[in-house]
Amino acid sequence: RRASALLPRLPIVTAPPPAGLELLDAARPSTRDLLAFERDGHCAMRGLLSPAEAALVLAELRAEHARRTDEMAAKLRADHGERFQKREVPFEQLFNLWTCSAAARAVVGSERLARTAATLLGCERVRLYQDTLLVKRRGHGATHWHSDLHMAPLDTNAFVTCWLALTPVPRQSEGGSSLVFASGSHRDCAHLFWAAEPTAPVAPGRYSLRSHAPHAPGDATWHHGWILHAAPPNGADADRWSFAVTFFADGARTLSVQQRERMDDEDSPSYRGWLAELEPGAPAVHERLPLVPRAAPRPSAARAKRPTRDAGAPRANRPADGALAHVERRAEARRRSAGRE
Ligand SMILES: O=C(O)CCC(=O)C(=O)O
Ligand SMILES: [Fe+2]
Repeated sequence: RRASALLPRLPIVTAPPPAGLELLDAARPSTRDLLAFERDGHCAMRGLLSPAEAALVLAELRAEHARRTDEMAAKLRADHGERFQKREVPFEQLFNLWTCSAAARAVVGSERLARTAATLLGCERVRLYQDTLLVKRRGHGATHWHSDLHMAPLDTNAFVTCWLALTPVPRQSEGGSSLVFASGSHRDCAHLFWAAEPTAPVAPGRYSLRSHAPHAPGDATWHHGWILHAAPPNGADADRWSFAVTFFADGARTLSVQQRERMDDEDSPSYRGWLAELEPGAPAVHERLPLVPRAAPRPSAARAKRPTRDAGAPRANRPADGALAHVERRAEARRRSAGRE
């Protein structure tokens, strides 16, 4: 269903964040974001990365992608045969670039993303589950309906993905291929419990289908691990580059061997390395599932004094600093527009 590519297991990079990608502040989801995430299973955060930050990430990931073109093509051909030539696949995909790219590592371990993930999940601390570079070329096919937790070997509900647009994504009516969410499906226990095929194409009328397009580079959507989502074929006149980063609340256990028989193993290239090194059912604790945000020296004494029990809580009273001014402005605009409704 989803194209995937195997990333060879390399030593994890330890380089500090490249200049311009420090991403030191959490994005502080508004009450409206928190409520939308809880009720609908998804929310949008425009400008989570500034245009300059998004451009830096895109340049680094393009370089990483170029280094792995042959490897990825071989995997796509193996999975999809001739359909690969005809661009009938959903996308080209690389997993866990954070292990080899300092830029990817800067993003996945950042306060900006990881602290926001903890806030959305309502937990103290998150671990990184995976990152994914998704290149949906012009003419690539649909991303079919699925829910991410069906493809993850973790026994948890606290699992969230930040999907970052790195290139502009037009509205669907203009051929754009943003994610489409079946609102509320993440807490549709009746569907999960009764449906013979819980990830089969969504029954008409059961959910309201929602996209947050158009997106500018740096815009993000966040979606819950159980939510059903898909994306239409890329009918726009440019390739769509996006970077998806997934977190889970620290404390989850891995699935037992019996439970794993019921999961979809399509994403196994992402997790089989660390999973093989843990006992089935053991806590999901591994160097490839690091606690994030990464420990970083605080740039000022004021930050150093921030009590740790506040970790994960929205910090509505923190002043904006220069690097984050655009996030502040957009958060303020969101709060104002929420107040008008
Ligand atoms: O980008 C896409 O088309 C699919 C991404 C996705 O399913 C995800 O990030 O969970
Ligand atoms: Fe997904």
